[in-house]
Amino acid sequence: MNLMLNGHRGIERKRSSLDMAGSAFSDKLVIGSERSGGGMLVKPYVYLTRKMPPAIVEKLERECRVSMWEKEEEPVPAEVLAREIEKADGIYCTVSDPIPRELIEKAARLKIISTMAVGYNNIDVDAAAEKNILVAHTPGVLTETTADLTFALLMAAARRLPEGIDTIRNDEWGAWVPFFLTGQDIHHSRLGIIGMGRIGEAVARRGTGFRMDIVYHNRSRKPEAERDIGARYVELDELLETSDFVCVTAPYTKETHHIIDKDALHKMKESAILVNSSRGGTVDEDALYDALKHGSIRGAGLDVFENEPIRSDHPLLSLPNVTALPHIGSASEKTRWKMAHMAADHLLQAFRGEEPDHVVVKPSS
Ligand SMILES: NC(=O)C1=CN([C@@H]2O[C@H](COP(=O)(O)OP(=O)(O)OC[C@H]3O[C@@H](n4cnc5c(N)ncnc54)[C@H](OP(=O)(O)O)[C@@H]3O)[C@@H](O)[C@H]2O)C=CC1
Ligand SMILES: O=CC(=O)O
Repeated sequence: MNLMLNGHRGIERKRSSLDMAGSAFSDKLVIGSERSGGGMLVKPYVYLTRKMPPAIVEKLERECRVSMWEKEEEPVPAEVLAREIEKADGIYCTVSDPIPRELIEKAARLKIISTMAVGYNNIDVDAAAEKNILVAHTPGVLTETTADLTFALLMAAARRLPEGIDTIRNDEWGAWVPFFLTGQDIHHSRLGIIGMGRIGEAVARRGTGFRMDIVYHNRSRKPEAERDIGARYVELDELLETSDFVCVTAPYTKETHHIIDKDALHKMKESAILVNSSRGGTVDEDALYDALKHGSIRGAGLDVFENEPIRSDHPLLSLPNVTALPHIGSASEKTRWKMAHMAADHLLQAFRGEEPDHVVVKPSS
């Protein structure tokens, strides 16, 4: 770590070259190194909420002072993050770091929160905007990887892979039984996507390879998806009532909170499988437990949960028809590196006075 430079870099209000080009980012805070009282050039201070590999830390250290939460086995405690947010110019965080209004209000000089994720529901973006703090995220680079995992979950739940694996591990594989571990066909079935965005579309594209009939529900229609994938827009009720696989790939918002609730589950076919790779909060887990337990739907493939990490005594894990994963949608090595670099680049761009490539909230003044 570069701890040789002390003092703090400040904020300059000036027009950048981007402004000259008429960018929407004009007349925004431009952050750069400043001289301390002693005339020494002082770098911006960045706090990383996770232990990141040397390549990422070194990249940041070329232009910033960096410190990070070093304990890999536990997330940064809220009180540590609160202390750091008070003095940091930039925060590098992940999906599982809650950054609520109370924390953001403590920030004295914070200019950017850069999350190594596309979803940013853990960050109070309104509070950040009010304080002129940028929020940047990592869309696109994880789309195909997350779609792969979502489809893997769909297939595993449909064809009961966890039960098959357990059967062998538990030495329970006996005589060939005609209807042993029979699951649901994927090919030529109907896939209903709730949230036909980047990931939803990539999942749907995989479905076309299995000759699935694709329907989707968004707040607005996606003509490109309809044209390119042959997806058909339907109202939510029709999607729920007719799909063999209901796949949630919408972001977690006030509107999508428990979009899959008791009523929604009741509308689904008894043979249907729910796949959730968005955020746990989109599904009412108590209602899902009841629906799975009493056979009102057939199964569920879940990469995300309302309170992560879940423990082995979580009620859903007691059900054989649940395929559960520990939020690993984007977890391929290549993709995680791309996300890690992108999140670091966003910080550096902001400190150089450039607009970060993927900003969630642009400062209003
Ligand atoms: N499991 C994992 O590891 C990962 C999970 N994710 C999750 O996936 C989410 C989606 O990512 P991504 O595809 O890149 O995001 P996008 O913004 O590209 O897509 C989200 C889609 O959801 C739609 N949507 C928003 N609100 C609603 C609503 N109320 N009802 C129906 N549809 C809605 C949007 O369309 P419209 O505005 O027209 O409604 C949009 O098309 C992320 O927010 C994140 O939570 C992402 C990566 C990895
Ligand atoms: O859950 C992961 C994300 O990138 O969002």
